[in-house]
Amino acid sequence: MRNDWSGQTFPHPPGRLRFVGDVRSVDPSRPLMSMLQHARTLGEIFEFQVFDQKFVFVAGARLGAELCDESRFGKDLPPALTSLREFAGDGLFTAFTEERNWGLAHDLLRPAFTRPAMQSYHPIMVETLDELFAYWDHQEGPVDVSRDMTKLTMETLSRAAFSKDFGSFTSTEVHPFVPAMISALRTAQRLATLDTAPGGALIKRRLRRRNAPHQAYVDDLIDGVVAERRAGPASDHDLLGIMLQTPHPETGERLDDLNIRFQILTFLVAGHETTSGALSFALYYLARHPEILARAQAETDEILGPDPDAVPEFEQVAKFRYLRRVLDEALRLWPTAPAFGRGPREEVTLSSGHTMRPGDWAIVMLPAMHRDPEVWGEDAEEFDPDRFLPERSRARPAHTYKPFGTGERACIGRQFALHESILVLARLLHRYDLSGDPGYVLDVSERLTIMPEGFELTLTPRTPAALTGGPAEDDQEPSEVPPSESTCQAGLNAISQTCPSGSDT
Ligand code: HEM
Repeated sequence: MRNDWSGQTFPHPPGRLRFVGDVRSVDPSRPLMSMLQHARTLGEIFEFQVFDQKFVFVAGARLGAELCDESRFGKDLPPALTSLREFAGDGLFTAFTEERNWGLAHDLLRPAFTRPAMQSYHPIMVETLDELFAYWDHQEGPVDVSRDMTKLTMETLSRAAFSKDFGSFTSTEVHPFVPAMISALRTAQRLATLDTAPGGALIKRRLRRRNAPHQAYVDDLIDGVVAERRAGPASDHDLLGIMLQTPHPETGERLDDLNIRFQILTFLVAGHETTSGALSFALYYLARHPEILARAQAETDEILGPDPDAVPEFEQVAKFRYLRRVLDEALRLWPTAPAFGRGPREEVTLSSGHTMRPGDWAIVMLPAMHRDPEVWGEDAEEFDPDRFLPERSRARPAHTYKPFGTGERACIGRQFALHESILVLARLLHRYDLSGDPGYVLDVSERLTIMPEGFELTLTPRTPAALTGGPAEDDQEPSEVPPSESTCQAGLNAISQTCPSGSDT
């Protein structure tokens, strides 16, 4: 048995079979939903067996917080991430912490997420969003929210990070890179499920063969972008430039070309669907809750004034405090990177009484942890942005809100995602009135990330006369800490040298 936990057992779904284990207890197209369902009855820690692979899931907030203690635990790569290495190699997300390239890339790329770097991405975010608005303004009927948010975040990221324009809103054709990347990524994910299945090796070979042209296209395109930049004048204005030009400040080492390709793929994969899912869930809840939408719109009107086309300055983005709470709450209920793996540095005994030894790993299930009534109350399933009012955030136990992961392997792109998301929500709500289909029932699609599927909105341009006067009085608290139990209390606008990514968010 892999991930044996020295033979210790945990509650598991009913109906386990001798050879296949618990495979019948999971919907293969909705594994996360199946696990969330099981978490309700199986408790804070449970297991799931697929052939000879054991998965241990942590669903309780108290135990999840324990696994976030960096002094005793670190990131571990469960099978889904290990097989993603076929696609993204030792890029930041899929590297083992002890691998040379993780430390090197982490140190080299941190400057790409400091406040000055974020200031340089702001106009790119604005410009790409203008293109989306122009595209919408020429469209008839409702828009497919997840589809368009995904195009937007992919386009923004590729422009900001690699100065590459895929023409998502200006061309009628989909750039072939996008389907090729998705196919290569899906293949890597499917490989993960075949590790222990009988006949898995054969199916894996077939999948790899079928995916080879897609993978080759993606690799060639990126290698071409890198070669072009190497041949041109030196510049460290974006992430790619930093990777090409900057030696490590202490050791003088640089990333090699293969690793640069892996980092580019990593940033595209880790950075765009996560953000578009967050935006889509936030818009879903706004459309569902007219009173919350009204408050959010009042805030945008107060900050941006009477012109529906107004664009916030970089510094203004941090002022949308209510919108930030809306986003935080959407990421509580639906953390779009919904799980991460943790393993102990040395043998430990968990508060559940189980012993965990180096080599054992558990998967922290964020949507379950973020809905644990012990921390979030009996109304944990309700959407209530005011849970993230500063005093309420401060009153919660540490390490119980982790949409961006934890410790040294926490999300390096967190500030990029937050800045982009707030900017998009602010401009979108200021410019349009939203209405959703009241008959729509939330359907969450599961890939590496999660997002609403089939969710449409009708957008009606707002006129200056329709803009409201300003937020309600209770919104005007003087300052707000970041909602998580971050050790960095500087807020969204203090992206920065003082708040390094990888801090305990
Ligand atoms: C709402 C949006 C986002 C969410 C919810 C999110 C979530 C996460 C989480 C949970 C992790 C930790 C995974 C683990 O421990 O296995 C992570 C890591 C990472 N994220 Fe994000 N992310 C988002 C946006 C972004 C963006 C915009 C970028 C790039 C610009 C990015 C790049 C990365 C990278 C490179 C890592 C790996 C860091 C390391 O291990 O050193 N993410 N993210």
